Amino acid sequence: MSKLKVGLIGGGSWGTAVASLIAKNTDVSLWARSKETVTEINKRHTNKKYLPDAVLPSNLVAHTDLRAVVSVADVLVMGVPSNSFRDVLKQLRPFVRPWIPIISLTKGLESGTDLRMTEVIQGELPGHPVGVLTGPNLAREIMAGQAAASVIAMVDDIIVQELQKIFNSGLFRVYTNDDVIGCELGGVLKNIIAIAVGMGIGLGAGDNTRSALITRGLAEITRLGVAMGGRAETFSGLTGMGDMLATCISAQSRNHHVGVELGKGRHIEDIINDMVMVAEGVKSAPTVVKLAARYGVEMPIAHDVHEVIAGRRTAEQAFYGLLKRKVGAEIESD
Ligand SMILES: NC(=O)C1=CN([C@@H]2O[C@H](COP(=O)(O)OP(=O)(O)OC[C@H]3O[C@@H](n4cnc5c(N)ncnc54)[C@H](OP(=O)(O)O)[C@@H]3O)[C@@H](O)[C@H]2O)C=CC1
Ligand SMILES: O=C(CO)COP(=O)(O)O
Repeated sequence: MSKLKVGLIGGGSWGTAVASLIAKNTDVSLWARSKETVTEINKRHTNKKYLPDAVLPSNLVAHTDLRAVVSVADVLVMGVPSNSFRDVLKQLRPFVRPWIPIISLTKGLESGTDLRMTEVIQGELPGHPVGVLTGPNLAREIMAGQAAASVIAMVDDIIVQELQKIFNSGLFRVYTNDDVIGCELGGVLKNIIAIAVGMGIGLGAGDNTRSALITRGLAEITRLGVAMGGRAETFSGLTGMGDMLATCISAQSRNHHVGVELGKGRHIEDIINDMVMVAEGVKSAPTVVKLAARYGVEMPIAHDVHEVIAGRRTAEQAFYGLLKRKVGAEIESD
């Protein structure tokens, strides 16, 4: 057992799943804003709203009091969605101990500033080592005891090895990577491609089409990721291609689900209103299109997903529009 005390911020599906994984290795306290969630975790060891079939470890303790979790934490893990990330950081900032590492689980960008979550952390809590835990990790599957692999990405190679030990356990294999930008962007950008693949499925497209979208999608997210400072090889790894595959093929993925429903012709507001959980790709699509323009990178799939979400095109129009694009060389030369 590690001696580090971990504070996990966020009681949704992934925050609860990661807290359950950490509980195998060390002390972890989870903060959730909902009193019902906290009571249910502590008394019944379940979180039915987000993980209906899971039994949580009995040593996982939850609180509604942010100070109680943050003020004793040696490591903070942030598991709230991107649209509340900065707000929650501001709330917890007065209680954070100096220099402790802060790890993001969040796969979104801040709208307005276009920042990655590790950049938001660095802005609100300068001086703290930051990192991300990311990879092909569908929460419900992990809670069902299925094996999975993930990546902890940090610049500091000593701290990352200590933190690897608190996340890694028998069936959850955690690798390290020092390419924070590439790993973080892989987790964000694949969501939009998963919406596109879902749209294809909703429209009745076949497996060849799905494969083409995933592969061309990987090419375009790699182009943007590299332009923003990530390494190309990171996008061929767990946090790039790995997460793309899980999210694009799994019916458990919320982004994939949004795409399927858009493909069936439903309106984005109706789809989101029917969902309990977050689909980060919907919120980050406009930011990604903006970043693609800023960095001069072509992202036709992301562009069309954004058009459909914004209600300017139907999924069918977008899909057939992609097929009419001029075909060029598969691999671009520099
Ligand atoms: N689920 C998964 O399989 C994976 C998710 N992720 C990423 O993890 C992040 C979190 O997603 P996930 O756990 O799935 O989301 P969920 O939709 O399952 O849960 C969201 C959680 O965030 C809480 N929350 C929302 N707004 C606030 C706020 N303003 N203050 C405090 N708490 C808030 C919700 O609380 P309340 O219940 O009170 O509304 C809820 O506990 C996302 O960026 C997602 O992309 C990454 C890997 C896997
Ligand atoms: O990031 C995920 C799997 O790695 C979860 O994807 P969704 O948010 O689409 O469910």
